[in-house]
Amino acid sequence: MAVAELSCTETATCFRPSQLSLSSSSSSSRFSHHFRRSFRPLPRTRNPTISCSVTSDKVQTPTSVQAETPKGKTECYGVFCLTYDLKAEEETKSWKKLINIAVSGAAGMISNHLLFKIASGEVFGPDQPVALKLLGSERSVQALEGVAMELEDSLFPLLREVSIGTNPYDVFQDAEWALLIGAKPRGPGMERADLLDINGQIFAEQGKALNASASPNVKVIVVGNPCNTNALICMKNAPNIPAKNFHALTRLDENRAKCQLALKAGVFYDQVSNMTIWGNHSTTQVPDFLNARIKGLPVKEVIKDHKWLEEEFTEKVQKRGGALIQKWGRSSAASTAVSIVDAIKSLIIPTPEGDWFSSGVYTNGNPYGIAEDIVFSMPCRSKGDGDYELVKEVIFDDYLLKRIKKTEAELLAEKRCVAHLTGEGIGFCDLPEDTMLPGEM
Ligand SMILES: NC(=O)C1=CN([C@@H]2O[C@H](COP(=O)(O)OP(=O)(O)OC[C@H]3O[C@@H](n4cnc5c(N)ncnc54)[C@H](OP(=O)(O)O)[C@@H]3O)[C@@H](O)[C@H]2O)C=CC1
Ligand SMILES: O=C([O-])CC(=O)C(=O)O
Repeated sequence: MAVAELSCTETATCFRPSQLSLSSSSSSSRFSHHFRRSFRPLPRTRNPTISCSVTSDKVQTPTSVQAETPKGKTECYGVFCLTYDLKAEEETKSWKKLINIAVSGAAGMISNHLLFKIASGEVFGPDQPVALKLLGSERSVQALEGVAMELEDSLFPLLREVSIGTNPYDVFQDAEWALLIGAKPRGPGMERADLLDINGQIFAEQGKALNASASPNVKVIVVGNPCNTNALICMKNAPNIPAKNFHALTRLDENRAKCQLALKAGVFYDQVSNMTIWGNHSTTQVPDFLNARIKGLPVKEVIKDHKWLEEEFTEKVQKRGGALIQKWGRSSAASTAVSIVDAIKSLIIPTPEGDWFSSGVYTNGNPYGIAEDIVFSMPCRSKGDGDYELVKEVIFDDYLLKRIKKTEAELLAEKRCVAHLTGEGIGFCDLPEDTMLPGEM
């Protein structure tokens, strides 16, 4: 990559054309794509005036550089509001079409890890330009600006647009991925029914907004807890988006389960495959050691201590979130972000032959006899086209079925509790006593 020397005035953040160079393209077309960065909507008192000079014979200066005209609340800021028309007629063939990724709770801890992974190209690939659409609230609007500033300062070549906002109808416009992370944490003394209601309202509104504004085939990953029921609420409020496109994140649970099995078996964790988490992202979730494999063998053939599998292993995975909170003083953020990346990649990269991954998906004609019309974590496989199919070749025993029944009952109770948010009557909460998030202990 050519190195350009930059000199800038104080009021402008300089854009480095060298950041856009493509290793495979000729020097004449290196910077020849139209490139727009926008960062909305905080009003600024002054317009950025651009005064950057690029001194390198290897690097072309942009053919035109314009600051976006301020327009009310969508006035832009910093490097993301510049428009570069880099010899548009020579548009390079190497870049894929820009994709729009909306993230809620964007100023929260999980997002603080996730956004930088997405912007770096680690998630969607090194030739996939991305636009980040960050949803916050009045609480977080300053913090969101801070996030965007850090994104600016990271000089990610693939990050073409960053916009921030507090209205989901605006932020979700044309989103092809919606990563719904923001949710109120359960505070001391708060009933789970209250949490379901407060967060359910957030996800009902966001479902409506996705329905109205997002790309019709948007893929939605719900992270904010209680994520299964939030995903159900979101889906029910977005009737124009295929129900199959909604996921509740249980990939972190899958990763935790793989780690514990690897530890017990004394193998590296890439040797653990076919790991299903069944049910709810809660302490009733079922990490399935009956179908999982270690070095291609059934787990029970490798780990002979079946009592450990049924008791210690299962409980350790179910309560890993809480154990982590006790150490950290806050819930897992970095590993959650990693698991969101894994969840996305599982949908855009074909699943390795014979393997599968877990995701909380809508039970609409499932082959396992699980109650219909809930969001339940199940084993999935993808061709890498963003879609998935359920895995049929799984076996059940009494232990597994009994555990699945328990987590199913919990999800059915959560569903009754939020009937007012799914358009199915009046909510009635009869949640099982021990219903807890992984982080609650
Ligand atoms: N499924 C999974 O595997 C996991 C899920 N989680 C869940 O992910 C969610 C986000 O976690 P994390 O990023 O660590 O949390 P943070 O507390 O760091 O951020 C959460 C964000 O949620 C937003 N929010 C929305 N509504 C409210 C509200 N009423 N009160 C307070 N904040 C609100 C806030 O953003 P703003 O003000 O901008 O709206 C806040 O920035 C939580 O629900 C957590 O339980 C966590 C780990 C694993
Ligand atoms: O309970 C929480 O907020 C944290 C959580 O989901 C987890 O760590 O799995």
